[in-house]
Amino acid sequence: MEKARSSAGVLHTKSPLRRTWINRIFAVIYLIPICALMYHHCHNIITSTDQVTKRNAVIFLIADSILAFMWITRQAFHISPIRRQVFPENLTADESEYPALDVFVCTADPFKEPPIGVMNTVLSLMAYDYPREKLSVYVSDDGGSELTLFALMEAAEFAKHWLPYCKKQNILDRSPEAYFTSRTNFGFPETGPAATKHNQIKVLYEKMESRINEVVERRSIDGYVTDEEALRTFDIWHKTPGFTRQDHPAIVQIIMESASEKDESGNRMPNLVYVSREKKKTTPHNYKAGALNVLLRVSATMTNAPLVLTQDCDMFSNDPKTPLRALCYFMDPGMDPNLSLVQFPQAFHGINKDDIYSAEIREILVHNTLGMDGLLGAFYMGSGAFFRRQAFFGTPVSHIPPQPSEISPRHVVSKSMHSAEILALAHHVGGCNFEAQTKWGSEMGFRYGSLVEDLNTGYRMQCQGWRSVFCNPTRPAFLGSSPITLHDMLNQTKRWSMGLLDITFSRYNPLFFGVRFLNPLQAFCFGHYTFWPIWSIPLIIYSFLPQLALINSSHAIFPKVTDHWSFLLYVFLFLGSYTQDLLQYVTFGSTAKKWWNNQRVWMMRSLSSFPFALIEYILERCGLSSFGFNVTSKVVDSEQSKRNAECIFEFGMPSPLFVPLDMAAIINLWAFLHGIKQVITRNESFEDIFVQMFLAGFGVLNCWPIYEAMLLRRDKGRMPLKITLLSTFLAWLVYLVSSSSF
Ligand SMILES: O=c1ccn([C@@H]2O[C@H](COP(=O)(O)OP(=O)(O)O[C@H]3O[C@H](CO)[C@@H](O)[C@H](O)[C@H]3O)[C@@H](O)[C@H]2O)c(=O)[nH]1
Ligand SMILES: [Mn+2]
Repeated sequence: MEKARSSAGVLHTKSPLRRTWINRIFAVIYLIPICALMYHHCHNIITSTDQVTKRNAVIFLIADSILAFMWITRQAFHISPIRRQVFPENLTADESEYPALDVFVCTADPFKEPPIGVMNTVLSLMAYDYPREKLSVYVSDDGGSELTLFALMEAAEFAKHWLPYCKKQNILDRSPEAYFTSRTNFGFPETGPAATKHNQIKVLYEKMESRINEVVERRSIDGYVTDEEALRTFDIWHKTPGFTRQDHPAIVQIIMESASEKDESGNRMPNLVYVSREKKKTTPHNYKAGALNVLLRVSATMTNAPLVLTQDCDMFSNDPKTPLRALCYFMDPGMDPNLSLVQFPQAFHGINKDDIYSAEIREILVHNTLGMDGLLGAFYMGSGAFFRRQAFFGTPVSHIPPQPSEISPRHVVSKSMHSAEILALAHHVGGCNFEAQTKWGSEMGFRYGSLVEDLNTGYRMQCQGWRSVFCNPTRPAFLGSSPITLHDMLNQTKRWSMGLLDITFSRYNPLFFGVRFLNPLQAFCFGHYTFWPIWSIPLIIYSFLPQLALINSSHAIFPKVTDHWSFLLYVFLFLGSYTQDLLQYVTFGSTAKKWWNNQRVWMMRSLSSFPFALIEYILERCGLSSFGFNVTSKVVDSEQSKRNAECIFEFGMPSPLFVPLDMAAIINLWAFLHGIKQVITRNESFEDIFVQMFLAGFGVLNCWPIYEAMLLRRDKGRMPLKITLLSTFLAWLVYLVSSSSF
C-alpha cells in the first residue's frame, strides 16, 4: 500500500486513527455518571441539615466540577485524531526548486546551557541534507557571552570537516556527540580507511570540545584566540564600558558566509551567524519570543528565507532528512495555502526506562497533538517547528508590511551579508527600542505576554486563520534534554503554568476568544491546556480532605459500600477515567509502568507546581514580585545522572516545591494507618470508610518514593532534613486546624 502510494508520486497522506468511535461512544456514556455525581452533590447541599456534610458537598461539587470540566475539554483531543505520512522520495530531484531555510537556535546562558551542547545542536543542523547555499543557521545568544561566540567560531572550523564526513559516510546521527557515543556503544571497524578517517574526526572533535569546555571553565577566552582578525571579533566585549548580559549593544557576527566559505572537499558551507540582541535593564526583552523576533528580523536582512525552523539549543537534529519531510507539505501544490507550520514532536534522550518524571509527556506531545491535527492543526511546541515566514506578518488574507521594507518577507536580498549596509541594518533591527510602537509581539512575529510563547504564538496564528500539521516520523526528528531532577521538573512545570495562566487571564482566553475564531473543539483543546494549573484545586482537595476527615474520625464524606448506587458511581468514574488513560498509553506502545509514573507526576505537579504557579501569578499581577523565564539547566551532574538512570527520584536540594508533596505523603500515611487501627479496634466498619481508606492507600502507594527519600535513603539525592521537618510541622498544623472543623 505504502509503495503504491509512494510510486504514485504523492507527497503526503493522512488517515483517521482506528477505533476513534470507541472514544466517542465512551465520551457520551461517561457523561451520564458525571451528571449523576453533580446531581448527588447538589442534592446533598440542599437536603442535608448537618453543616459539615453541607460544607463537604460544596467543596466536592467544586472539585468534581473542575475534574468534569477538564475531562470534557480533554475529549476534544479524542474526537478525530489523524495520522500523517510523508514521502520525501517523491520530491522533485531538482534541488534548485527548494526554498531557502533559515534555522534559529536560541541559547540564554553558557553556564546553564553548556556551549558544547549548543554547538552539537548547531552542527547537527548545519549538516542537514539540504542544499548548503540555501541553508543558514542563526544563533541567538541571550547570555550575551563571548564564550558562546568563541564556541561558534570553533564549531565553524570543525564543521568544515564534519559536514563532508557525514555526507560521505551517510551518517544519521549528525550531532557529533550522539555519533561518537553511538559508535562507542555499537562498535566500529578498528582498521582501514574508514577507521582512520573516523579517528581523525574524533581527534578534531575532542580538541574542539576541550577548548570550548576550558574557556567556559575559566570564564574567559584569554589566551585561546591569537589571530588578530579573530580577536577583533571580541572587541565589543572588551571595549564597551559596563558590558553585562543584561546591558549591552546588539552584536551580529557573521561566522561564515556560504558564498565564500568552502569545506575540506571544496563544497560550499551554509551561512552561520551569531546574534546577541541589544539589552537594557530598563527595557523588557520578552524572553525567548523577543529573541526569536530579533532573529526573524536579522535573518530577513541577510537571507530572508521563506521557511524558518526554530530550535531550542539542546534539541539536536536526529535525522538529516527532516527539512525534506517538511517540504512534503510546503511544496505540495494541493496543500491548504493557509499552512503556516509543520510541527515535529519534541522527543528526548537520556530518559530513564520507566520515565519517572514523565519527561516524555507523550500524551501532550504526541497523543493529543494527533487529535488537534485532525481538527485545525498541531500546536506550536517551541522547537522542531518549520514556519512559513509569511505567517508572522498578518493573516492569510491581509499582509502586514513591516518597516523597514527590507525585513518584509517579500523583500529579495541582493547584497552580501558582509556589506556595511546590511550589517548596519542588522544591528539596527536587533536594537531593544526597535519594537516600540510597532506591532511586533502583538500582531507580528512571535507573540508576547506569555511565558509559553510557543503555545501562545501557535494559538494566536490559528485564530488568524493559519493552519498547521503534525509530522511524526518513526525516527524522532530531534532529540533534546529533559530535566533529570525533581526540582527542575517541577520548576519547569511551574514556569509553563504561569505562562498558561497569562493566556487564561488575558482577553485571548481560548474559551471566550478562541471559540469565536476556531472550530469549538480546537478551542477546547487550547482551553484544556491553558486551564492546566486548575487541576491543582481538585487534587489538593482529594489529597487532604478525605484523609483529614478519616484522621478526625468524621466519615460523612463518601457513600458507604452498602449505598450501592452512589458507591458504584464513584467506582465507575474512577475506573473509567483511569482505564481510558491506561489504554491510551498501551495502544500507543508505551508501558503500564510509564503510565503509572505519569499519573504520579500529574499528582505531583498538581500539588506543587500548579499551586505555586497560581500564587506567584497572583503576586505578580498584584505587582508584589516578578518572575521571569527561568532557563532549565542542561548541565549534567554525573551522580545525579546515575541515579536518574536507575529511576531513583532526585530531591537533594531544599526546595519549597517539595513541601506540599511531603505534607501529602505524611497526611495520607497517617490517615491510612489511623483507618487500619479503627477497623481493627472495630471503632469503624470497613464498609463505611472504604472510599477514604482507598484514597489514602492510593496516596501512600504514589508517595512511596517520598517516604524512601525522607527515611531510608542516605545518598545525596535524599530529601533534605530541613524540608522533612518543615513539612511534618506544617502537616501537624493542618491537622490541628482541621480537628476543629470536623
Ligand atoms: O530569555 C530567554 C529564555 C530562554 N531562551 C531559550 O529558550 C529555550 C527553551 O528554554 P528551556 O529552559 O529549555 O525551557 P523548556 O521548558 O525546556 O522549553 C520548553 O518550553 C518553552 C516555553 O516555556 C519553549 O520555549 C521551549 O521551546 C520548550 O521546549 C532555550 O533554548 C533557551 O535558551 C532564550 O533564548 N531566552
Ligand atoms: Mn528545554
